[in-house]
Amino acid sequence: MTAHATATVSAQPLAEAAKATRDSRPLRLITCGSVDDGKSTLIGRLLWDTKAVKEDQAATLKRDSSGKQNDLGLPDFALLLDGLQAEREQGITIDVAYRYFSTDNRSFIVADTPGHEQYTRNMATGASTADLAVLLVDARAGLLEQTRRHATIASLMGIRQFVLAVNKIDLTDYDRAGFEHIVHEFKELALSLGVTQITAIPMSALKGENVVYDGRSAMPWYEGPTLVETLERATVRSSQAVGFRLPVQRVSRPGESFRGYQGTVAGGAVKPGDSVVILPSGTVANVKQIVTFDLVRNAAVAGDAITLVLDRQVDVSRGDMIASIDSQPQVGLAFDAQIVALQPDGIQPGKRYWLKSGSRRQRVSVQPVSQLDLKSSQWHHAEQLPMNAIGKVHLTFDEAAVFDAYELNRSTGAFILIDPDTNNTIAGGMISAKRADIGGIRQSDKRVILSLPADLADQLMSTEIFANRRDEAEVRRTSAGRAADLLSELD
Ligand SMILES: Nc1nc2c(ncn2[C@@H]2O[C@H](COP(=O)(O)OP(=O)(O)OP(=O)(O)O)[C@@H](O)[C@H]2O)c(=O)[nH]1
Repeated sequence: MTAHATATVSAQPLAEAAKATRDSRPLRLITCGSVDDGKSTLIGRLLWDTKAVKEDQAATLKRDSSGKQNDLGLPDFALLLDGLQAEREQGITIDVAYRYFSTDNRSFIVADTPGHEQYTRNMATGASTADLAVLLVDARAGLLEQTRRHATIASLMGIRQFVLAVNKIDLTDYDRAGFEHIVHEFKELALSLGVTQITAIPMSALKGENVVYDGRSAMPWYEGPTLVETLERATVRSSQAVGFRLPVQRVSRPGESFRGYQGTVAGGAVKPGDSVVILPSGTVANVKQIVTFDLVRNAAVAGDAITLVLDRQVDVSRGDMIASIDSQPQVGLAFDAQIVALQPDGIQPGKRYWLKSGSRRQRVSVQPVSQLDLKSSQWHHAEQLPMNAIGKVHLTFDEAAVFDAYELNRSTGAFILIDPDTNNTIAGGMISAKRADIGGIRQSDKRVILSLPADLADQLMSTEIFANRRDEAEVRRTSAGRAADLLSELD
């Protein structure tokens, strides 16, 4: 070993290490709303007032907007995003543009997605990584269908913090009653979506009131925070809610004596000595060493790219998940999920696709169950899902799949579906729950086929229940399934 390889990073207590990682991460937000509500102007204003705009861009802005002054004689902040517009017009390769800005207290990444209905999928993409959604509403128009659609998608993608930005308040003469009416309407919608963390702010993006600087002189009746104050206080979604997760990207075997499992920690934290389970096989081991680049580490947390060395020889392959033993993800053959259809063909019922989640890729059949009607926020029965539709589906796998619910871990709970014929990504999805009612059971003619891990299969075959029902059931040894569910089905 080299001197480097033996160096040990000074041990921070695990909780502190995790906190440090969380706090240093920027807040990710998405802006959404209907066309012309002022999204570009707001992002431009945020960049401008937090001095994220470089001098040369500022000069261009002043020059370009001088020809097309608005009646307030202010620069057209939306011009800052012109480059982005051009990229969008070229095609759909750039789906979401990310902008960066910071204050003394925090840094931010804002996902800017187009407002038109046909771009629902882009909005969903932006929302999938966001901690908070800023929903823009034109103070004169109130909540529109597109506003409702965006709020619904953002909540489906797991966003729990919303800022309701009632923009263009200057055009209503800073009318307090109008503002409160919109807030009331939005709270009703939010209630139906299960969203409770809402900050409503009357704002003029154009004049910069209640964005970075307060708008007290124009609206003395509003005593709440500005947009930036709200963003500074918002919480970053952490992937610490569940235990340690390491989707294995590569098995490293540089020499006879060393075998390490490489990947990026997708949740929780790990330290040497921790007990882990390798899924789907269920093999148990202890962590011997954590290595990053050329350092041996005392701990690793979500986001760290590591090589994990275990204390015994075990069978681990690319696509497996190494997880903490006391907080395990779900392993099963059937899951419920919500998906956003991304391609013109939509989702065909019963068609078999490739599902990719982290480094794992496996065969799945997808059965649409219902589709969200974005006008009414109701779910309706559906057997097909057209492009841009948001639907609930049943996923059925040939081999055991390993997931967390998206609500608990956005990385191990998310996936994409790939059409095996075209190799196109046809949907993005989120796992809602494992389907216990199917488990590893299939019906074939009159016989029930149970797919079980080898040890459980043997256990089941030696029981009395099975002896009495041998003609009705067949047991196959696989690495899948859960004994409790299956036994209760058979009982
Ligand atoms: N008076 C006033 N006008 C505003 C305000 N915010 C935006 N505008 C104007 O509203 C118009 C639309 O603003 P944009 O920022 O382009 O709206 P958008 O939502 O980004 O629109 P798309 O890019 O088409 O989705 C522009 O003429 C802006 O100058 C505001 O707070 N007050």
